[in-house]
Amino acid sequence: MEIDKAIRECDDRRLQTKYNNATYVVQRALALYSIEEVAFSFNGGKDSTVLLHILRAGYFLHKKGQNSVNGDLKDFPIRTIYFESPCAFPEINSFTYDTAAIYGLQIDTISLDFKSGLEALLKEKPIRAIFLGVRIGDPTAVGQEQFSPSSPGWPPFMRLNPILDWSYRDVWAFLLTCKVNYCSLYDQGYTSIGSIYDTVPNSLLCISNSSNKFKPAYLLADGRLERAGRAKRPSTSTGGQIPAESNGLTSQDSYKNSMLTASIIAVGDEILFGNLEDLLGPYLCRKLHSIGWSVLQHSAVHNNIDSVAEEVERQKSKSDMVFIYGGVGPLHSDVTIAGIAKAFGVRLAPDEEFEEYLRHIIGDQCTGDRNEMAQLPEGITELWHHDKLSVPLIKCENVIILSATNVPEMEKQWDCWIELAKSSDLLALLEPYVSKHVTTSLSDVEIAQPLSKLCLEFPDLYIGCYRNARYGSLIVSFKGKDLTRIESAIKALQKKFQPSAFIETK
Ligand SMILES: Cc1cc2nc3c(=O)[nH]c(=O)nc-3n(C[C@H](O)[C@H](O)[C@H](O)COP(=O)(O)O)c2cc1C
Ligand SMILES: Nc1ncnc2c1ncn2[C@@H]1O[C@H](COP(=O)(O)OP(=O)(O)OP(=O)(O)O)[C@@H](O)[C@H]1O
Ligand SMILES: [Mg+2]
Repeated sequence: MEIDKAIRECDDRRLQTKYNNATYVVQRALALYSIEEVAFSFNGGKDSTVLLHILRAGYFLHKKGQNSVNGDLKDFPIRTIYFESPCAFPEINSFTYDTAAIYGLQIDTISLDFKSGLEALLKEKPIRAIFLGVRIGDPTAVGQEQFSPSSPGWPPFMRLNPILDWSYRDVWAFLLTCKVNYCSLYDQGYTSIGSIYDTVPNSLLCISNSSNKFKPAYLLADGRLERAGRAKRPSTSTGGQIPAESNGLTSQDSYKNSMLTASIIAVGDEILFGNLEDLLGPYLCRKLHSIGWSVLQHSAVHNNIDSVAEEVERQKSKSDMVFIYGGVGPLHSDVTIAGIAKAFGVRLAPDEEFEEYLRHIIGDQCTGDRNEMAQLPEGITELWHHDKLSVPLIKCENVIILSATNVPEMEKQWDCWIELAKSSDLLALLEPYVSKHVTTSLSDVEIAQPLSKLCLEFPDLYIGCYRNARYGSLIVSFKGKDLTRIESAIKALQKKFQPSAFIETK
């Protein structure tokens, strides 16, 4: 069997382990269910192409175990289902049918949506379990195991996910090692394929100086960004991300003057004990304002999973983006990542790419098979690599985890984050905030009412007051995105008093 041979003869130990595990799942499934009771959900995507060959190999090994085969298998007896859609790429459609013909797949084409199609199929056929090419990292993989019953509300069947633990790199290592055909779109920069309306080539593979030439999918360095070419479905929060322009939903310009909000969470008992002065929060506030974002809240919580989870849960739905720092590392008190996983209702799972980075840094100190620090929230995590950082930044949906412990480190992480976000069009940089400060000798009582009126006249500005000493002069601050509006507000205030009441404007 050519797949089994290609993997056994290659020198990629990791790929061999993944292959052995995946074909083992197939063999266990074929021992549990009869061949009529299983189906293979095939859609011509890269993951289902891997799965096709894993199933062919697993079936071969299953038969070999029963001593009923010793050579190549001509036909593939597992019923194959394809949900055909007019929104599919023609290349995907033709690859699916061509592949079916080459490998003798008995393909059932279903023209209904997934749920109704499965309901009809299960009524008609004795199917009890369906093989899927779902992988950790797919949004739909959250909470799934290799054997996972279908979700409540779906017809009852077992979802079989032999390649659940495969990374993007594993998929490409397999397809290239086995030299099997895959859909031509992957050679044109597509890295994950949905419908023609929500999928564009991955901009991270764009060849510089050319807006429509892309490198092949297997060259994507960070597999966590394989869905960067898939448009976000419109949701209540944008997550601060700009949907791909070509999807027609929106363009960067429409975001330009809109309001994006951030929250900042500091994790650390030491901050709350007053032993440690938190300089990172104010630094982030300044930086966020400089890109035109509004900071809704800056809070500090104890090093406790529930405290982190509660705060993250609150802030992630309130703000477009949440920045969290402190409590990241191997100590007993480093619970930030676990708290984030809890807030999203997902478990922590080993992340091999992250583990490699950590191994590089801590080397020999890393003992045992599994590095606890390499556990990241499952299915929601992206690693953002930058040449200047020894460890990638971690992004869990709209929560950015910063491992900086002082301002220079934070400065570096912020600069890298901005650079990465800008280059991948994942972050909206808005008009920066501008501000002016007016110093006055007026008392609080004198200025209170006119200022309240001014706030009503200029609802687009933040108008605040502070003083450097209880009995010193009062400073009125004006913050907004339009300098002329600020200047008008200052003039309007000055008109209400004698010119001598104002000491300085800057
Ligand atoms: C055979 C099959 C079984 C599925 N079973 C479930 C299920 O049990 N629960 C569920 O929420 N979605 C189920 N789905 C839907 C998928 O999770 C997912 O929405 C779909 O593959 C679209 O993925 P995409 O957004 O990455 O294109 C199933 C899909 C297929 C093809
Ligand atoms: N239209 C469909 N018909 C049959 N199965 C499908 C269909 N869409 C999705 N699936 C099943 O769900 C799995 C996961 O889909 P997903 O889009 O994440 O992966 P893929 O299409 O194989 O690869 P890619 O991530 O590159 O798009 C597929 O491997 C396949 O088993
Ligand atoms: Mg797909």
